[in-house]
Amino acid sequence: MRDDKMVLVAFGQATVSQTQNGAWMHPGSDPNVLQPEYYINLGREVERAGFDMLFFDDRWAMPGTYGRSFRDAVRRGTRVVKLDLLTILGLISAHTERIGLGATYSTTYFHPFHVARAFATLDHLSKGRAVWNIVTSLNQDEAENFGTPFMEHDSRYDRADEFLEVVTGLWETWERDAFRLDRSTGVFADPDKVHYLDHKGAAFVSRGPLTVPQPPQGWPVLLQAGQSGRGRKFAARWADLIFVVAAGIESGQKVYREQHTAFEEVGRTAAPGRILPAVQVVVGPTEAIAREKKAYLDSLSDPEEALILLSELSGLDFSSYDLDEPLPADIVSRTTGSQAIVSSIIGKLRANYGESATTRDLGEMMGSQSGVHIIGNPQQVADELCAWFEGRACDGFVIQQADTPGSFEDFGRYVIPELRRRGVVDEPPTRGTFRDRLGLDARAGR
Ligand SMILES: Cc1cc2nc3c(=O)[nH]c(=O)nc-3n(C[C@H](O)[C@H](O)[C@H](O)COP(=O)(O)O)c2cc1C
Repeated sequence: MRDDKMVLVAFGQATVSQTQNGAWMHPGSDPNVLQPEYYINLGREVERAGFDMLFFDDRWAMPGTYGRSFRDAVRRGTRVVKLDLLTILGLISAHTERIGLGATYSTTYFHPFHVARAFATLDHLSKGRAVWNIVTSLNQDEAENFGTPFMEHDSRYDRADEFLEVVTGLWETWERDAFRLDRSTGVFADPDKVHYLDHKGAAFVSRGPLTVPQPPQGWPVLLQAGQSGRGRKFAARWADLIFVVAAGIESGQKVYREQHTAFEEVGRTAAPGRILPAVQVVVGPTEAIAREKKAYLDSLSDPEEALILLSELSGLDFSSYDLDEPLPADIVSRTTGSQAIVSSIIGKLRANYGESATTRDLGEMMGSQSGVHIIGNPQQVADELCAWFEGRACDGFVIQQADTPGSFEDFGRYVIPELRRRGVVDEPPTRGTFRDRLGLDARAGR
């Protein structure tokens, strides 16, 4: 039995779930997605359920690759509304006390000074609970919204490395004890402990100092989900938490070993980042009820919507392939977006539907069983999660939402008590910053 504990992250989207297509039509989904109460309630539910963290993903464009138009996506609500995450997390932080608060920001389209300041602010206002999901952004539509050419994959990561040097450097332009607010001496802050950064690099120039004192966590917690070789190398250098996709326990173990090799290569062996595969859980008091719930969720899903999402992720227009013809054999290498994720999806498709699987098969599979789905009663779900954890296929999980907040409520009601009983999850600690509570490496140097 391991002596560390599972990290549990609730994977949200602002506004509705696109990890389970059509879930916004489910009666367990709160329809008030443009109201503050929706997010306040979601944050409170996730905290009450016993998760360690609430995370929101993001993209900066509507899906427009499928049929080269946004119309199908808008009609179905396929990732077309994405509210600004730091505004939402500011709101949630005022109504929660313990959970980590994760937002996705891009190193390709933003400036490091802006990102350093935004997350330092959230870290202060949340008393040390800010988490940044670092993405390099993967599609053409986003580039068009920012008016820049779509950068090649590895050069996006080179830029991201420099971006992180600037952001973390800016967080340290204020030494930990520089901010005094000492009325007796009239010293607001110690000028000897505030510094220029003077960064001049290939992609960025930033003088500093930051206009926010050092965040309570030193560096807010860094999260990354790179799946390519270059992505794993980047994650090894920077990430405290790493999201991965793995089709099953064996592929999870392989990804886990590869990421640990990458940690060894950069010398981060004492407190390496924690590795968290994304899974969807449908749980009920009995297996039959859980299966009924899953069947109902699947009935809301539309195979074409899955193809819209996959077009966005891959950069390939799946509307241009005949629905009943086999997919091209070289479909993975045609991908301009995330090759690693598309390769895992196509691998699963061919394993289930054979080598001549069609576009229609792909849509159907993606609509109901993309990624890892764990369905069952509380004991069955806990058995599966523990097998991954004890088998060193992961250090915890990113639990993807379906109906919201219904699926997080179910996880808190049925699964977390069972995981506590088995000793792999503790009663949530309340003291210290989020970084301290997860036992993550202290990263700030001064
Ligand atoms: C659980 C999970 C969440 C992710 N969230 C986002 C996101 O919010 N925005 C985004 O642009 N990419 C997101 N990604 C994609 C990754 O950032 C990354 O681009 C992708 O995994 C491909 O990795 P690679 O660029 O190393 O090939 C996510 C990936 C995973 C596995």
